[in-house]
Amino acid sequence: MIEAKGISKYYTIKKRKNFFRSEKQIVCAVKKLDLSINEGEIVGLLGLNGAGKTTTIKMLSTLLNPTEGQITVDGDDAVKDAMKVKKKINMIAGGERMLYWRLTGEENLRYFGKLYQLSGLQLEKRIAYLLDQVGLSDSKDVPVELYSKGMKQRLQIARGLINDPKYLFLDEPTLGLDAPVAKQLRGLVKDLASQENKGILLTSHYLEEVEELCDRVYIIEKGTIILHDTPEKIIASVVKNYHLMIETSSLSVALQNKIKKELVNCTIQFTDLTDSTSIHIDAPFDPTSFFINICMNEAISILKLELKRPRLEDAILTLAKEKSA
Ligand SMILES: Nc1ncnc2c1ncn2[C@@H]1O[C@H](COP(=O)(O)OP(=O)(O)OP(=O)(O)O)[C@@H](O)[C@H]1O
Repeated sequence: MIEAKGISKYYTIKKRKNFFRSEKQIVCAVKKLDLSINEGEIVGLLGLNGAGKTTTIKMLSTLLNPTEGQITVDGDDAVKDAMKVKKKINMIAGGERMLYWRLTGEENLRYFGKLYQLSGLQLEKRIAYLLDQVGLSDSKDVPVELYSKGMKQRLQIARGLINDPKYLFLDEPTLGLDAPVAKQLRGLVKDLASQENKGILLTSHYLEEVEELCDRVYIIEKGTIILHDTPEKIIASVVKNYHLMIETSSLSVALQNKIKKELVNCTIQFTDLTDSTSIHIDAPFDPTSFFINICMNEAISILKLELKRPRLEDAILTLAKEKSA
């Protein structure tokens, strides 16, 4: 397990006071943050620009030392035992960084493998396995500069897996990819957690991706965690708005009144059509089962039913609105 306890990061920056003088200023990027990532689990880290995500990932991946607090990876201290910890982790960033474009896909993997002290048959076998896993075996001898964006990103994944890390940090892994390629990569990420038991920390601005992949999500703002839960619970705690559209065989006025009376705190609109009734409901909970029960008890047929449930994106937008109000 990766565990961060009370980690903070302060940067010292020089701020120009006038033409001749500048003064030191302390910027707090991360403040007393607690976070954990278990094996086989995908954990999301979300926040607006400047919230402290990159700083947190850099500390967890041993690229930066925390100013205070402690990070352990399977019990090993990420600062004191950094070399031991580095062998267990790796990072995959989106975009087109972290690859040598003049080298072929295979040469890139060989280069990065050697940085992890892998060599000989063990390294060659690992390279062949990873190229096959990401579907690049046929393009292994092609220079990376000739790869498409999707191919480069698949090679990034193979690079990040070269040391067979137990824990992976994914920073915007599907940035700028076409929808089908991004979908394929999401499948690969899911398999890494569920089949290879890797613990994954994911940052992404694509909230649908976070909702689909993550078991738990941390939302940070100004370097501190403001929410931590499963995506479902975060949505339920922030957004209280389900919209149900249902069309049934004609409802009597008496039944419409009964429904209105039972559904307190909901906005309901009935529209009588020729042979049916259309109902629109805004509710702080999912009202589907309530309507299905009523229709079954009263022998009413359901002709159409459409539920618009709130998404993680709605929750983040609501949170951002609350903060700026
Ligand atoms: N090297 C640095 N020196 C000084 N201040 C920094 C440095 N790196 C980050 N900061 C500041 O720390 C805060 C957090 O930055 P960080 O890059 O961790 O946020 P982020 O959530 O990753 O943002 P983004 O989504 O824009 O990448 C910001 O106020 C930023 O200006």
